[in-house]
Amino acid sequence: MEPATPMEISPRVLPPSDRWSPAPAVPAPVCRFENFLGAERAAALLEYAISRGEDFTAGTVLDPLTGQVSRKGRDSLVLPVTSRVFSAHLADCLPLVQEVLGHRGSLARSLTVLTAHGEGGHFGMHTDASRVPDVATALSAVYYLHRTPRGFGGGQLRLYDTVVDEGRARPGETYRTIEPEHDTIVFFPSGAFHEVVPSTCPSGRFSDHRFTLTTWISGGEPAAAPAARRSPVWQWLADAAEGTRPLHDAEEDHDGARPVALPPPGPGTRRGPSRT
Ligand SMILES: O=C(O)CCC(=O)C(=O)O
Ligand SMILES: [Fe+2]
Repeated sequence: MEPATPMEISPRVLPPSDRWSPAPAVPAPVCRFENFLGAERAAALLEYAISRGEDFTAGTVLDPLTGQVSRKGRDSLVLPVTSRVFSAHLADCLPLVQEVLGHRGSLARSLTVLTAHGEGGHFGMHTDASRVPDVATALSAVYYLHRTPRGFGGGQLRLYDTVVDEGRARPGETYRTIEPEHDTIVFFPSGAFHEVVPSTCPSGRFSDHRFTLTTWISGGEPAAAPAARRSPVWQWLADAAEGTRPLHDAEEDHDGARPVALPPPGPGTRRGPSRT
């Protein structure tokens, strides 16, 4: 059969306009790994989280304007932790993650908490500006853990798009959904607006909660990644997140997490496909 000749769509059907809306909704860059720690380590970490059930406390949020710490918009349990092995594994993955996310600049330190979400657990739309010295250059990483079969419902992570409208960036209403699957991790810019939708936990047992090891990774100094070196998407995210930056420097993390230095990438460092 002869291929059809393309027909011009008449301007009577599709008239030109001088008022096109040039406001794209730009997805936040994200990098996801499956089997991040491997079955044995993931199972051990899950058992550890469950065994510390009594030590979790209610997670908090920080009001950027007043500096007030509260539980507004959040129902999560948190437990600050550190792990040299987890940090070293993160550090080995960062060169590849930075390539995928289009992140430039050095990353030097991280803060980590274990979290648990049960019946009604949620975390309203926010950026992670209160966790890092410079939200424009920091990365957030969320590693998920749960029992099999999964004892909770819901609890998806929504990563909101950024709308660029008349030269201004703002969080959009559209989003990508990340399923909190056991032994997976997602990395995304800390300035990206995100939300944990409500979870259910029919058994009510702590062991059936949705667990995470959540880490915020930042550069040594805000000046380490000057704005001029940022990719446009990172710049738009930074602009949209500006109003969420705390006005006052906090002495300590509002959930009690402590910064630790990231080790330099080791021999296990992952990189993208080589361009030879
Ligand atoms: O648990 C998640 O999926 C995300 C958690 C989060 O956004 C946070 O702790 O800041
Ligand atoms: Fe967050």
